[in-house]
Amino acid sequence: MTYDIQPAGSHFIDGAYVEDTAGTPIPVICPYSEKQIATVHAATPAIIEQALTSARRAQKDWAAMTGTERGRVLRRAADLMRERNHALSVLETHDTGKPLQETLVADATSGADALEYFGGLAGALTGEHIQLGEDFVYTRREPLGVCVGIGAWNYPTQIAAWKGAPALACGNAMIFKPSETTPLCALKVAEILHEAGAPAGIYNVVQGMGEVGQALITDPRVNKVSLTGSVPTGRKVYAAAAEGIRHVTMELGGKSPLVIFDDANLEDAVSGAILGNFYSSGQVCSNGTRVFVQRGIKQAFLDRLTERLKDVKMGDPQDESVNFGPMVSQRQMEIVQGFIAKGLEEGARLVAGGDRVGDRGYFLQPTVFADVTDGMTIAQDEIFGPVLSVLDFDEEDEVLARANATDFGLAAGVFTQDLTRAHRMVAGFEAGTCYINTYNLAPVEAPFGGSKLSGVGRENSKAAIEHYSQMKSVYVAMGAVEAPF
Ligand SMILES: NC(=O)C1=CN([C@@H]2O[C@H](COP(=O)(O)OP(=O)(O)OC[C@H]3O[C@@H](n4cnc5c(N)ncnc54)[C@H](O)[C@@H]3O)[C@@H](O)[C@H]2O)C=CC1
Repeated sequence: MTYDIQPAGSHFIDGAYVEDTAGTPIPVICPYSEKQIATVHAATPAIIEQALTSARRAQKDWAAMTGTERGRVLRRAADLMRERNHALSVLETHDTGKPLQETLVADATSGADALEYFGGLAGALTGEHIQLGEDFVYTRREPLGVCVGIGAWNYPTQIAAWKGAPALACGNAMIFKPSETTPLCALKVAEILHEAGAPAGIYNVVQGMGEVGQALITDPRVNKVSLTGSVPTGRKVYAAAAEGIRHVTMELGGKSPLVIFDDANLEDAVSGAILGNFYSSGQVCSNGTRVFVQRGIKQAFLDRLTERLKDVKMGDPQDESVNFGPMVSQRQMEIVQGFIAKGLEEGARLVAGGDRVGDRGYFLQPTVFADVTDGMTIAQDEIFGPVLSVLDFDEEDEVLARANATDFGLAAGVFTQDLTRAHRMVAGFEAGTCYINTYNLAPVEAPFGGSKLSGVGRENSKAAIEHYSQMKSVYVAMGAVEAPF
């Protein structure tokens, strides 16, 4: 099967596509052709109201089903997603510009993993029994209610599923607002869930910019918000959620360290640096963009890295042999070009790349800077593009302190053959996800999330259940009630 690029309606509400052309038009631009390939409209107040009303209504019945019944729907949706992986990947490649080679293995498949995993857990969600002499307490694990998910543009299918799967497993309804830059794929996730048997209204998708997100998260009928986005947006969304004391999960940005000791397997370390900087053209939140290389292997590392960059193949991202796509948008390309200029201006040594490629498609060369120092802008700010900075170091204590000298705390990695040093390093890293001798894997079975400014809460794994459900304690007295008078 193939999907039409232009969706049947901008929004998916109450089990069907809906449209309201009174909303601001949002052009969908293909990052390769730079052509407009579809148009959706931002949700109007009437659309937002429809989404909230239907989610609220649907949630009660969904929560009343058994976990096994809910899980069956999610697992069916996982199967449909895998069957349609190719069509979903083609669509996501149109939307994001990421090479089909990547979207085929890392987007809908990862979304399907989440649906399958949480589908399996749904029937196993329980409270506990606490005996207190003859009396006892039992706890009920209950859903939060209506959850709002707000997505970034780099993994639109995956994010829509990663938020939807645990929310639905716990008996919540979800209203998902994709990024206005990549609005297409979440609609397919909604369609698939509906086809798999999710009741109308349990997973709605509405389009729009920040205002639509704000309108959703400030509505008193909303109980939780989960955002994947930048730190500045996280601050606004967290503050708005605080007004109503709503539950939050914040998956925000990063500036993660990747530390390579001179005893590391060089080839693996270079592979880790490539995965942590150039996959998805560098548009990955957990990227290890500050690559600390111990002085003894610095030159060998740079030589091998630049050698391997010769295998980069840019071109039409729908061509499966292409392994490096354009940036998601002209704006993102210009932001990254600004950082490259800043790196040069502040004295970093350009070892590879640095330029735009061609005049069609938002392609930037994979870029490597050496001799980067801690204070440089490219070593401090999240770039969200294919820019790798190599920083030199000598000692373990020194590099750990420098690795942690950032307000972010999403991820961190270490390459070394010394087992005890690897574990010492990860114990010392101030980050939510750490890697030893690899980088950037995010299996659904493992918690994923940040510390410090990179966020609160965890996605995936059993940990996500705590963020989409709440415990009710029930005290049961077996004897007479004692009172002072
Ligand atoms: N920690 C994680 O899991 C991930 C984090 N990210 C982070 O996301 C950022 C890149 O994505 P962008 O889409 O550019 O982020 P962004 O912060 O500009 O937008 C994220 C989403 O928030 C919405 N939004 C913006 N203002 C809002 C407001 N006031 N109220 C409610 N919603 C609002 C946007 O419409 C969009 O859907 C990077 O900083 C990256 O590190 C990206 C992927 C994964």
